Amino acid sequence: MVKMINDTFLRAAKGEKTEHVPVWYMRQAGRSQPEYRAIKEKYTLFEITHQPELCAYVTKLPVDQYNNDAAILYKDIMSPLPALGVEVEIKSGIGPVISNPIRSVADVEKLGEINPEEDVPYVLDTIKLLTQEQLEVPLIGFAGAPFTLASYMIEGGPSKNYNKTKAFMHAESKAWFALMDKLSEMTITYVKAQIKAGARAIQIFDSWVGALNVEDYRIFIKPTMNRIFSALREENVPLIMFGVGASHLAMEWHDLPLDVVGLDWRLPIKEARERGITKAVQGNLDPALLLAPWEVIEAKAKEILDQGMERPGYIFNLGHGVFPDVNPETLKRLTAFVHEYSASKLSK
Ligand SMILES: Cc1c2[nH]c(c1CCC(=O)O)Cc1[nH]c(c(CCC(=O)O)c1C)Cc1[nH]c(c(CCC(=O)O)c1C)Cc1[nH]c(c(C)c1CCC(=O)O)C2
Repeated sequence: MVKMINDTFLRAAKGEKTEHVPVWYMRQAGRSQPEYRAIKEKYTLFEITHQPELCAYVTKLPVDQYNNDAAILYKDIMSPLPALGVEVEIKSGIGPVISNPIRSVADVEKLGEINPEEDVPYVLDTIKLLTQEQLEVPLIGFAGAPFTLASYMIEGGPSKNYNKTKAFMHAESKAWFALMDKLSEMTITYVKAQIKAGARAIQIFDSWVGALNVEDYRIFIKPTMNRIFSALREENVPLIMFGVGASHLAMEWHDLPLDVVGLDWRLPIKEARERGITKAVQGNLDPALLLAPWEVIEAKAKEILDQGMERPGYIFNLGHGVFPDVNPETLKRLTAFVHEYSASKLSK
């Protein structure tokens, strides 16, 4: 039995009318809350995610404190990679570092497969705990997209320009497509298990794919994304796409069998729709503005809401994740503002 009361987010994701604009924030869990910071003093990210009770608490905290319309599972896009034999460590102040990077076809062939029940039972247990007992809003499951995962696997860690990744993609295209095959298989299996456990929507983070031009996206990425979304579509849950600095790819995403186009702060929602986006949209307050005075935040949020609400199928979010130094009170106030302002406009 899946317990849930507030389905505003799910209806907006399907393009339906809602009484208020639903809101959640990328990286809402595990950033600025003092309760989370105290936990993080004791445990690493992976240690938290391996403890379902604790991980569920961290996931639910922002929903309780901010009154958001959806929860996103606390874990990383790197979480499924150890199952494939990728040796990943999250280094403080750096990010994910991989000690056995992909350099050849042979490295790709060595990658294993994921069996979610065996490899990441704690992820499924956390989802069950949240969705069967604790949450009154939908839980968003997620995965990193193959390009973004491959960028870490090839570079060996975070990168500015993705030079090695792009060179590998062009010079070793057979190995590249073999890697995309493995990562898309993994993504489909992993995401389906999250849905089976109770996730009610899925966001695919292709955070760094904006580094590619449109032609390369069409050749090297789009067929893989098409395969993933086509397979996930059978599950009948809303599918959301997101990437940073990827406005030039927005129409490519729109072509894919998905429900919601996530926008960062670079492209106004009005312009995205003028380009031909008719699907639901999610976004797109610049997360940096959360460090500005409230008057600045409110004015910008209003402007974004006015554009978003011009059509049904709109979800308020940031253009990327919450920064660690944002005051939780600001997020609480922003959620209340989005709810109140949108409810007053939509009831007219
Ligand atoms: C860049 C990076 C990654 N992973 C990590 C980094 C560097 C540090 C950082 O940014 O916090 C490591 C990481 N990831 C996460 C943590 C714990 C929380 C924290 O201290 O920030 C840590 C230390 C949670 C997470 N990491 C992620 C989530 C889920 C997404 C969400 O909550 O919206 C969480 C809880 C997802 C993630 N993880 C990564 C990407 C590209 C994404 C997609 C979203 C994005 O573009 O920011 C890779």
